[in-house]
Amino acid sequence: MRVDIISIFPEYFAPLDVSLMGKARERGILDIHLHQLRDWTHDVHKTVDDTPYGGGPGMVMKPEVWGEAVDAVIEGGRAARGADALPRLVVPTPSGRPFTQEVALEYAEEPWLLFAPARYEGIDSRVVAEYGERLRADEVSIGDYVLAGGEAAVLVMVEAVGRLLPGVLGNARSVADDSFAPGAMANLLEGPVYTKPPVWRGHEVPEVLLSGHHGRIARWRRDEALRRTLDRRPELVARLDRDGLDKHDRRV
Ligand SMILES: COc1ccc2nc(C(=O)O)sc2c1
Repeated sequence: MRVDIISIFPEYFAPLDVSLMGKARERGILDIHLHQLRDWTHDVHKTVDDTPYGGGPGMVMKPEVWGEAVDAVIEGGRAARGADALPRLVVPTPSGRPFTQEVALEYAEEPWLLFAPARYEGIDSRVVAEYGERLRADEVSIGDYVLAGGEAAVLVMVEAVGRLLPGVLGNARSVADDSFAPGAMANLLEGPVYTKPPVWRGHEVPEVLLSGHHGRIARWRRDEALRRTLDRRPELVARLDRDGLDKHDRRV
């Protein structure tokens, strides 16, 4: 997967050089290209923003600069991926549709993502309109809070998507057992996890996990996932369709 990120703070993405994402890049599974938005300005101050039409607080990012940057990055990617290749454009914004595990799985199927994190009050809305005419352009939010800019959201999304790519996680089952993963764990939070020692400061590991009885362990884990979800995210349990709850679940 190719990932292009255009930002006025490309240094913000240094964390993508370490840990899982760093290894995925070294192994060629993830091909990340960072771009400084100000490289596409033409004034001495490298201006990327201006006052909002209609008045109001803050500044809006200029469409001309973003347009030149996105065009150039697409051309650059096409040199590597073919003359007709197009990325999926992802613009983080508090007003976007929720970024969920389902969206992460969808993005993990894309060969090329282009992230456009904004600062200030956001990017002139004509940019998404312009590119939405010829490629898939999404406005997404990672949560119901407002960040100082889209860069942190891009870091979150690149990690959530990157870890789903084949070969990135050592144990493929880890993805299947994720909270929110499709299948048996869909809409359920992961339950508690334990490792050695069996007793730590008087806290014992639940006996069932030491039993070696895989059926009982699987049942216990499901019960704990359901219990935790009911306690912390009751609205997710409502999403569990009738098939998602088995006869044992009703007693949790
Ligand atoms: C100005 O650009 C921003 C500002 C806040 C913000 N918050 C996001 C979120 O997903 O919560 S994306 C995003 C982009």
